[in-house]
Amino acid sequence: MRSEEERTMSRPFEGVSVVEIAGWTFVPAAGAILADLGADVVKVEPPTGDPQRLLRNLLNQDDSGPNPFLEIPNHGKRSVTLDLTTPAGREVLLRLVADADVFLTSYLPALRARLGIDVDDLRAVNPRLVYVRGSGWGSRGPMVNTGGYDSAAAWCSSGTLHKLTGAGDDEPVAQPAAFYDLQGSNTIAGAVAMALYRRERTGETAVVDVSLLNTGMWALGADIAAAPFSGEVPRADRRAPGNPIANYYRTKDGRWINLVCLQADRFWDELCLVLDRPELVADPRFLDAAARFTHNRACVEVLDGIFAERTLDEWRETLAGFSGVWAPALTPAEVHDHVQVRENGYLSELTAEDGTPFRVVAPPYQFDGEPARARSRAPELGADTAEVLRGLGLDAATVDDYRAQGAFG
Ligand SMILES: CC(C)(COP(=O)(O)OP(=O)(O)OC[C@H]1O[C@@H](n2cnc3c(N)ncnc32)[C@H](O)[C@@H]1OP(=O)(O)O)[C@@H](O)C(=O)NCCC(=O)NCCSC(=O)C(=O)O
Repeated sequence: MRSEEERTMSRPFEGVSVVEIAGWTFVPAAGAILADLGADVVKVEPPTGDPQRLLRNLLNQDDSGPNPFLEIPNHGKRSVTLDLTTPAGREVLLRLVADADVFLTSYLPALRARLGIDVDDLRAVNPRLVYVRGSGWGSRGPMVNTGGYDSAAAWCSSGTLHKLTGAGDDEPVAQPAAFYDLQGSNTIAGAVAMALYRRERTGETAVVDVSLLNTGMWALGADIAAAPFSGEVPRADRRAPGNPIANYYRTKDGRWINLVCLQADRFWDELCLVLDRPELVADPRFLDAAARFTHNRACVEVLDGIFAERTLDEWRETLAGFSGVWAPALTPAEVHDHVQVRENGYLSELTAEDGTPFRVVAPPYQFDGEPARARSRAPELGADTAEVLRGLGLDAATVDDYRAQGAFG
């Protein structure tokens, strides 16, 4: 086991300095990934704070304890407040950016122009800056200044919601909180690594654009590519012709199990024996994958009956030695206790201000066998303003002067 110091040295973004002017989840969560992987991330917030700070009650939580919706995108950073509508605030920002490697923003072009934080404004003080813009709808076209949240720009506009809900009488499926924001943040983090790698090799820096629309489309890419050929596909019916052992079955206690035996002929006989239904092996309707495809409805109904006989815990025991792949549909709360989550360090432990321990998900990559760990909880609004300014070499008198000019709001 390596020492804490050696581990710190090996984090891939160690020594990389990031300035973030971004709100909500999508772009800030990219900053959190970079911080977990070693970067120094300074979050520049308006004096009123990132609006995400006010979002707590989705969980019906009161105002105490950790705020997971703030922590996921903001842990591990330092916070500085700057009023960028004042010349003094902008001047401090330019000092910050002059030393940075990467700039992350979720602000749209009109606002970036108004606040003077566009590519050219910042490149004027730092030509090597990697400039990353997150948007709802892309960096070109009539919607460049249209606001976008992940439900509208990614979940709905990528076809995902329609794919899950269909066009009938069903109500929309509830979208997991910030689902595509978090996918997109991961994309941004990867793009930052690519941009820095290019800069390192060639000296050329980059402007990186990542949109929520493209992020959602990438995730739904197989369906989107197939759509011109398959036409309007109704919501998946698990009884329609298909492979019955790549399907979902409900247990006696109302839980769902996913069987995913894609090479069906390899697993069918074994499954019948594990399920204690040897007579199914010789059933002429189910003899091979082709027969089961045709008789999928009958086969699903037989398996529905079998899975309904036992609880999930009983199925865990029964299927323990089965060589095909299967998994229960876990609740998000159960994910905390998954043995692989624990063993692989996929959750980072933090402590809220009131002492409550809580966990945030680690970025989905590990280097040299070490999980990336969150280093600190999300900063209080502006908590690090003085420290960051000292780091820029500003003396107390200069800081007071900036304060008097309204730089910090
Ligand atoms: C999210 C947005 C729709 C939010 O747009 P807006 O409502 O216009 O809010 P903004 O944050 O852009 O700006 C609000 C106001 O704050 C002011 N403002 C902001 N920062 C500063 C600073 N530092 N100093 C002074 N003033 C500031 C700004 O001038 C505006 O003033 P006034 O004009 O005077 O009010 C858009 O930023 C967007 O589409 N971004 C790209 C995609 C994205 O990141 N979407 C969120 C995904 S997260 C998500 O979906 C989720 O978490 O859920």
